[in-house]
Amino acid sequence: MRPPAVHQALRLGTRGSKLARWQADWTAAELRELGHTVEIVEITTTGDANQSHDLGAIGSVGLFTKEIQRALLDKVVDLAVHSLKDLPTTPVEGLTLAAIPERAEVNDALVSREGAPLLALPPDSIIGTGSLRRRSQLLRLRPDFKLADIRGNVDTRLRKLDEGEFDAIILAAAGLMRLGLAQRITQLIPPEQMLPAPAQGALGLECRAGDQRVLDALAPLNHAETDAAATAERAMLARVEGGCLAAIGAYATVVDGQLTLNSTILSGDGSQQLSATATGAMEQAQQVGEQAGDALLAQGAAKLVQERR
Ligand SMILES: NCc1[nH]cc(CCC(=O)O)c1CC(=O)O
Repeated sequence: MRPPAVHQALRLGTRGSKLARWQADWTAAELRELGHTVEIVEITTTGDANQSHDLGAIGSVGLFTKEIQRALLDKVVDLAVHSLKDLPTTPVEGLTLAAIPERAEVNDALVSREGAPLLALPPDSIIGTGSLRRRSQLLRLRPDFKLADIRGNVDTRLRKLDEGEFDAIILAAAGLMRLGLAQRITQLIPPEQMLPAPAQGALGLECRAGDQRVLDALAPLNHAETDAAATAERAMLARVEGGCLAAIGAYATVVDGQLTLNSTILSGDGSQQLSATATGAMEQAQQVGEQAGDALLAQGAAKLVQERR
């Protein structure tokens, strides 16, 4: 049975990139299926306006999410769809994460020009990635790799690969799959070789705290297992205060209500790596994440985060 249609449109804020639009369209379709009227509002973020700049130089925390959160607070939109891995863990007064839908593919994907998987790439291959997390883990696996920075949206990155600028690039598999580019994936990199970013592949649906109409509309889109996994991964990140610039990986899974979180933090050159695993009931996701974070801190994680500042 469908609830009665909500006549006042839910205004959904999103970035304008193809991937963001896909995620917004997916969320809008889910809400319309539930009988809601949805209007999509595109918002330009600092991150989108600065594609050519080195994100490290302008500081990248919240670069893709701040303006959308501002629009929520200003009541320009009623809900926001974020890639959850881009959403800072620091809570924003007046806003709340209302739902985390079921996660898509969590792993990173290797796209190589000649079709070789990661460990079979020729010596000294040039790998394109702008992410410290990917760089550090790659160097640990293959110290011979030459790492090169790469910027721009998914299409731009694939074009640069095809033009021969790199031998391979690494992207979140979820992004490629959502854009209908799954056939470009050479290899899904197993988490044993590369732990994904906290909340990679998951969406975060945010609204104003206490906006009951929107909270009620979004509640059915929450996926309990994904919520628990992403909550644990993000709690670990918050605990070590890594932000999105540190080389931090995390991946939690839920089996029969039991949550298992694997987490890691590396030095920039991959020469040092700390790892921690924590488990608990999925209802204890926050504590499981904090426990893993504390275990990393006890091993000296703060020093590795500091190194990046
Ligand atoms: N930081 C950019 C970003 N934010 C979300 C995704 C992909 C989708 C996802 O991980 O949810 C990407 C691209 C990438 O890392 O390759």
